[in-house]
Amino acid sequence: MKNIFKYLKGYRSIFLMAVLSIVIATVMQLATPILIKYAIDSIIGDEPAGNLQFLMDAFGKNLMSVVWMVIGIGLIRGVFLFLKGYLSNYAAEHIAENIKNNLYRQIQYMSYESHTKKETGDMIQRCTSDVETIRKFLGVQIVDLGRIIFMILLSVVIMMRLNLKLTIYAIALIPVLFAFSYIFFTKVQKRFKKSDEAESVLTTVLQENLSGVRVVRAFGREKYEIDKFEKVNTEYCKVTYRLIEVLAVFWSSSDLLTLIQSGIVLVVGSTMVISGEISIGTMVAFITYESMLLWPVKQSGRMLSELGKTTVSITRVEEILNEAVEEDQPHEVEAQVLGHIQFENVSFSYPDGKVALQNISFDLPMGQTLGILGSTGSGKSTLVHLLQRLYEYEGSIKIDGIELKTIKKQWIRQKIGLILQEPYLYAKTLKENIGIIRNDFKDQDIYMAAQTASIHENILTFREGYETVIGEKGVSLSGGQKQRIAISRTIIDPDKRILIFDDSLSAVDTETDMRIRRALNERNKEITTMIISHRISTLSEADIIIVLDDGKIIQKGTHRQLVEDEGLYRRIWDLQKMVS
Ligand SMILES: Nc1ncnc2c1ncn2[C@@H]1O[C@H](COP(=O)(O)OP(=O)(O)OP(=O)(O)O)[C@@H](O)[C@H]1O
Repeated sequence: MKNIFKYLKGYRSIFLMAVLSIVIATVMQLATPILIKYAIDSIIGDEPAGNLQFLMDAFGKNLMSVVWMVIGIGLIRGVFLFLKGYLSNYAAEHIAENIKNNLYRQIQYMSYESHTKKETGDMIQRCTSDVETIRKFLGVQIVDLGRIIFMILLSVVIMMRLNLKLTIYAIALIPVLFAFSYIFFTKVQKRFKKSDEAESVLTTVLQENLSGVRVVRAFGREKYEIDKFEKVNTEYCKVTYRLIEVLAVFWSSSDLLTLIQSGIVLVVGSTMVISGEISIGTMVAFITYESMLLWPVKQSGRMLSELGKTTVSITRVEEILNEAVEEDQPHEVEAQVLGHIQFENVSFSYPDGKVALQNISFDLPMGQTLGILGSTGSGKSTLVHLLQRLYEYEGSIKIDGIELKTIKKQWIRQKIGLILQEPYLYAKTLKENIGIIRNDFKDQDIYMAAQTASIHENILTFREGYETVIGEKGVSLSGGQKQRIAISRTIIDPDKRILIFDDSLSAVDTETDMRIRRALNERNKEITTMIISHRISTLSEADIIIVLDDGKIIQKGTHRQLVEDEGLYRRIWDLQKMVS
């Protein structure tokens, strides 16, 4: 509950006005049975008007005056109900907007390690349906809480003033109903959590299937995917059904209890009317108040269950909001980056204990190229991740003599252009994709970058040229074309002092690969480059080449030196020569 109130910050006065509106609307609702009692007992009958004598003095025994008053009260109630709905929903919408913005901001700055542990579907679920649950609770339920408390208190006070004995009978089962609601609340919370979790698994399966549609088709995995989806869907259905079962038991049992409670008032009230203890008007007013009282008591159960659901959603949202973010430390600086990279005895293990790099040392002067060769899982990508400060390392990495740990993360990443083997492209035009990092690139900049990446001529062959919209993740482009668009969008940025090709030339043919590397070299000789590749021809012109095996450097040198050594490099070279 404390957490929920935290979210009201900034909108408390609006919520207060909404609560005030609902209180006025409730007072209007509670006034109606008194008027009806007055009409039955004092206008139709001859009982004294009591507190309502002023109405008798003003309008006499006029039934129509009561009708107009009831209509007037109804109208005022309607206006305040509208105000309540408008105000609370206005505040709830804005609160939900703020939560979503905060979540999105948090996701942007969350550490890379946290990202790798999360499932996309679950994250989407937390940012959408969980926020929606919170919004609904704030927009509808929270103000109703004020209404429920006020309605119960006021109707009991009025009933007590009408007749104390009948009031005791009228509230006899209320504690049972409350207790029942409380037990239900504790039971339902776990089931809501299970249902929420099952829904997020379902979203993840769907999201993975849609993202991996190519793989599914290529491996003929449709049947497997359908079975997988059906399994999680059945599980979701099962846990939701269990939730519905509890809900159904609650609603029908609480209906039974309220029916018994109304029956008690009816039987005891009628006996009291017959014995002349109360008037018919009092009896009618009691029945009306009883129904007004039972509704909020029953609602309190629903309120509690919604509160349970909202608490789960808030916990899920807060789990993301409380994740560690990458923050600049006071000792970190925006150092000048020219591109001289030095690794000295760098070692790194992943949080799960997997040793990925051991004692890596090399010196790469500004403007030179480092080639990295190594088998799958030998630590090539990890090395690049360390340079981008995605993880903390042991040993020393220096950029232009400054320890990498003392350079701001955002800053160093701006200076490093990383091109991945399977780049993510946006469902936008080719031009927008190439110029995605800034809005102020001129057409000429975009064409030049595309020319360097050897994709310009290709783009011109498309019917819409640079305006061609590519499908989600660039489905309509070939692997090599996607890689070259990714190269263009990285090299267009004049701020990049270091370029890293993480196997990102793998899908282009050897000739184009060479053309791209030559064009890059001509474009800017001062850029330091790191090329990860399994193809020796891609690495052969590098100034230094390192060969990684199981996280260690096993060979280092130029192409010329390495082909003369008996070693892994030479063996791969011989193999690739034979194949080509
Ligand atoms: N997030 C992670 N958590 C734990 N272990 C990881 C993680 N990422 C990679 N690894 C492990 O670290 C080792 C090095 O991985 P890395 O991705 O650097 O290899 P690689 O040489 O780039 O391989 P490839 O050529 O297949 O891309 C591998 O054994 C891999 O399983």
